[in-house]
Amino acid sequence: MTYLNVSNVNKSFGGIRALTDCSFSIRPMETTCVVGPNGAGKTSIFNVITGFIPADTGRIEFKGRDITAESRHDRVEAGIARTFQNLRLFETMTLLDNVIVCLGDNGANDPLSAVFRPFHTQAVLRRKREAAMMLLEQVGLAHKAGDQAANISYGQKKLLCIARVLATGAELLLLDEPTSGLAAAALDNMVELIHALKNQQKTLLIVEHNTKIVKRIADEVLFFHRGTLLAKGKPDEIIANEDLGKIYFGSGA
Ligand SMILES: Nc1ncnc2c1ncn2[C@@H]1O[C@H](COP(=O)(O)OP(=O)(O)OP(=O)(O)O)[C@@H](O)[C@H]1O
Repeated sequence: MTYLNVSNVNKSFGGIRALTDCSFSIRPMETTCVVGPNGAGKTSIFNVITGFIPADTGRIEFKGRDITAESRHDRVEAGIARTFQNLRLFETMTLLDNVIVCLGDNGANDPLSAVFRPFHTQAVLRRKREAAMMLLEQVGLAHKAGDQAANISYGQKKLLCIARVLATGAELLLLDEPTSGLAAAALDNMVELIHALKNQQKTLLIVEHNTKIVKRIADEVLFFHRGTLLAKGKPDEIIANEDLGKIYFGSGA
């Protein structure tokens, strides 16, 4: 059984073809990087896999289950979660609360439960706080748990996004440009975290622009251009390919 299988996906926005007949599969517990120039379709393929936009045609299967028509919520329940290029944090909430809202519900937020089963509700909330703290520790942000998200650095915000995606319990994580905009130290920190996630048997699909980072993290690379999957292979092969290099770095069509 294929882990994630994308078959013949097409997506247009009016006259713009964002994805043309895209087919690929990814293996479990590997890190697959999605690369390609601006407008290649990288975010669109993330959106289609996670249910943020419907494909016009084609099929997405996750662990043998056809999820093509499933809601975003059902896909998260199935084990697929994502981060966004523009982060989408709750800026006025604490880091802890940003993570807690991504944890499963267990009925603790139900007002009837709170009235009729207050001890149960308190116990669930305590467990959620503990779980969220563990995730913040994992990404190196436990010391900031009570700070407002608006008041942490950009690099820390990117780490918080990872804690939030982990809070969903998903096994397949789609990270949209986790290293972009990071200074050297924060970038190394993120690469270490990505390696740690792989060691925890997470499967990672990552949009990454920096070819040096791709070499450090990827088991496999998908190269997109103008909505088409142009090449798939090991990072060294893809990065050393002169034709792809010309497309990527601008001297080719
Ligand atoms: N919601 C939308 N409405 C209209 N066009 C869109 C929409 N989303 C994407 N597109 C178009 O589809 C194409 C692929 O866009 P996409 O964002 O997937 O590319 P990308 O590879 O992620 O680019 P970048 O590296 O710049 O983020 C582009 O031409 C883009 O303008």
